[in-house]
Amino acid sequence: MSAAATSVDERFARCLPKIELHAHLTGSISRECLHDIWETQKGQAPAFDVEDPLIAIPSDKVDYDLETFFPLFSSYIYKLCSDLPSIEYSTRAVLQDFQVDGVVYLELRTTPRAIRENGITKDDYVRTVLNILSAWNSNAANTLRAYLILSVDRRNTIAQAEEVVDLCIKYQSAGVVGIDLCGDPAKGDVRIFTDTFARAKAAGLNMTLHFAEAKVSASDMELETLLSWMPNRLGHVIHVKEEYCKIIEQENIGVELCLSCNVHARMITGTYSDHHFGTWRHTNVPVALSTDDVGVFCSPLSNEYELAAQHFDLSRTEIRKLCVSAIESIFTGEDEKTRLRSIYAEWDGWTA
Ligand SMILES: CNc1ncnc2c1ncn2[C@@H]1O[C@H](COP(=O)(O)O)[C@@H](O)[C@H]1O
Repeated sequence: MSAAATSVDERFARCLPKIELHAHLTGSISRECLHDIWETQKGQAPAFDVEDPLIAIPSDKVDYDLETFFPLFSSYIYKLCSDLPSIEYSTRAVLQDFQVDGVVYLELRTTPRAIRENGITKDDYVRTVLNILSAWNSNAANTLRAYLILSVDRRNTIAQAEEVVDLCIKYQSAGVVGIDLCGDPAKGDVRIFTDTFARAKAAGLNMTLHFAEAKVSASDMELETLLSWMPNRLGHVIHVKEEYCKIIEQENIGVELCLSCNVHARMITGTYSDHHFGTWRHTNVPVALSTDDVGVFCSPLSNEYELAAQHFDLSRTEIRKLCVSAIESIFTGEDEKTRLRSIYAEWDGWTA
C-alpha cells in the first residue's frame, strides 16, 4: 500500500468519524452564522447598534489570547445572539457544521444565560437549546448525535452555580449529560463551588472541569480542590505538575485537549509539536482531541486530527486507537458507546 493511502491527510481527517467532547456552544458559532444573525437583527431593527461580525471578528483573525477572548462573548457575541430565534438558529448551524465535518458524537456545553431585556430566563435558554438538540437527534437522516453539558462560570456566585445544578437535574432526562466549570481562569475562587459540585455528583451527573488552563488557575490549592470533586474528565490540563498527572492517570480521568486553541491563544509555550498531547497520548487515559471554540479559532475537529497526525507523526492506526479511546469517557452510557464502537468497526475508510 502506498504511503499516501495510509497517511492522515485532509480527506481522511474529514471522513474520519469523530467524537467531540469539549465544544462551547457560543464559541462554536461560525462568523458566517453570526453575520446571518446580525443581518436579521438589523433588518428587524435598523437602529440595532452592534457591528457586523465580518468586521468585528475578521475572517483571518484567530489570535485571541485569554485577555481578549472572554470579552468577545460578554461584550459582543451575547449581544448578537440575544433572542430565542437567534439561539435556535445558531444552535442548529453549530450542529450542522460539526456534522459536515464528520463528527458523529458531540457533547456540546453551554452556560445557562438569562436575557432580561427579552424576558428570557436561564430555564428558557436551556430548554430552547435542548429542543433543537432533541429535534436534531430524532431526525434519522442525521449522522451526528448531540447532547448537552451545562457550565458553571467561574465568576458565578454560589446561588448561580446552584441554579445550574438545578437545571442539570431538571433536564437530565431531556439530554443534559453533565456539568462543567469554565470561564476566565483569572477569575473566581473554585473552593466556593465544592458543595455545589458534590450535589451534582450525588444526582448522578457526570463532571468535566477546566483544569490548569492558565498558570493563575493552576495553584496546588485549586488543582487539589478540583480533583477532590472526582471529575470524570478534565479540559485543557496544561500547567500540571507531575504529581497531579499521576493522579489523573491513576484515576483514569479522560482529558480533552485543544491544540489550535492552546496555540493561537498562547496558552502553551511554543507550537503544535510542543503541545502536551505529546505526553498524554502515551498514557492510558482516554484522550479526546477537541475544538473548544471553532467559531473563534477556526480549526474544525478534522483539522485538529490532521494537525495531531502531522506534528506527532501519527499513522491511521494510531488515530483509530485515539478515537476509540475517547469512547470510554463519553457521558451518555452504553447505547452510545456501542453505536460508536460499531461505527469504528464498520468504517471502511482506514485503508481507502
Ligand atoms: C480558552 N477556552 C475556554 N476556557 C474557559 N472558558 C471558556 C473557553 N472557551 C469558552 N469558554 C466559556 O464559554 C462561554 C461561551 O460559550 P457559552 O455561552 O457557554 O455557550 C464563554 O463566555 C466562556 O465562559
